[in-house]
Amino acid sequence: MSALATERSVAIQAVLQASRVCQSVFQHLVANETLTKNDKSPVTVADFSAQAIINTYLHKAFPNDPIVGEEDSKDLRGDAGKILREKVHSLTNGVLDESEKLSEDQILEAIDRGNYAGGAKGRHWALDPIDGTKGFLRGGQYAVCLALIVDGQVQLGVMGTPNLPVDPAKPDGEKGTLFITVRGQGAFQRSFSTPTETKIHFSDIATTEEATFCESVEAGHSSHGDAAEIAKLLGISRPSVRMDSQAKYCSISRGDGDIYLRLPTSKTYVEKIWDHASGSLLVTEAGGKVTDVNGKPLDFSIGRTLEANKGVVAANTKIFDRVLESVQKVLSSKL
Ligand SMILES: Nc1ncnc2c1ncn2[C@@H]1O[C@H](COP(=O)(O)OS(=O)(=O)O)[C@@H](OP(=O)(O)O)[C@H]1O
Ligand SMILES: [Mg+2]
Ligand SMILES: [Mg+2]
Ligand SMILES: [Mg+2]
Repeated sequence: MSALATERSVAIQAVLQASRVCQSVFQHLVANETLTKNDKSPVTVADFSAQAIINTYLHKAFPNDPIVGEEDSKDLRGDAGKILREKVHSLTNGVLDESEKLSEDQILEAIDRGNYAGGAKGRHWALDPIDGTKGFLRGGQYAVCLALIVDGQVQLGVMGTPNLPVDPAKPDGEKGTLFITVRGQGAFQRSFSTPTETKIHFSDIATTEEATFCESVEAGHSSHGDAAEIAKLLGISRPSVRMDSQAKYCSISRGDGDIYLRLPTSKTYVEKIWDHASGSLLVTEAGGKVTDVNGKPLDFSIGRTLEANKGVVAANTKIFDRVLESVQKVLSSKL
């Protein structure tokens, strides 16, 4: 059996079920079901349901594995959280089999199992139950992202992208793509509906002039102005593909675009490990390269954040050095 085979299959089942609950919540979603966290990012019923489901699957299969999850159950507790709690409860159970159904208390407990501090020793999971909450709310791209980190290094990543076409050449065809990677074993995709996996890899362009940027929709998450200057230096004339979420890592890994930049928009924002763990391994296993804007490898060993890093640069290996050089030229001119 290949390394991490059990972890791989449990992660696939967990991410698929969580992706299904997201799709179900979207269908039932009414605008006033969203609430605002103090970081102003919208958190939905789907965030909580997806985290409850994945943490339950992980706990059942690997009871000793700690989890670094984005959400906690604070907003679901007490009288203030009653309405939201009931919605999470019914929607979560709506996708689980009869034998898997959870009580309200079990849901809260499962969500809070994501409170681990992370670190450099042993193994833990990193979970973003929905990445791209804004994309989710506008019916755009979002991703359910799960990674296994061992001794500070990402070893496995599974990402569910319910709104990403299975075949990029058929944008109106079947949607719902799962991306799977294990260190040293390559990068794969499959549809939600069929288990057959296909190997994916970066496009084989050799010059930056042929490249396409895959960019954030939110200018507040990555500077669009800096990206435009970098594109000019690289001789890129093709329009950027704009999409929310870690689906950007998935897209470049299968050659839909070539470069993903996360250019710091503030001096104080620190990236979270769950926003980059699975995506960064997918990129390297698909033949790409990832560092921060200073050319340093992303360091997942510190805790819940990427405190030692600033921004992200991900690209096809052949053009990576030129991309990084241009990123640094543009950013250093701003200092
Ligand atoms: N200021 C700032 N800078 C950089 N990143 C930030 C910032 N604020 C939030 N976040 C994180 O961005 C995650 C969503 O990233 P996206 O790439 O989907 O953003 S975008 O909507 O496409 O612009 C989003 O993840 P989710 O909360 O899981 O959606 C946040 O963790
Ligand atoms: Mg968030
Ligand atoms: Mg996120
Ligand atoms: Mg999230």
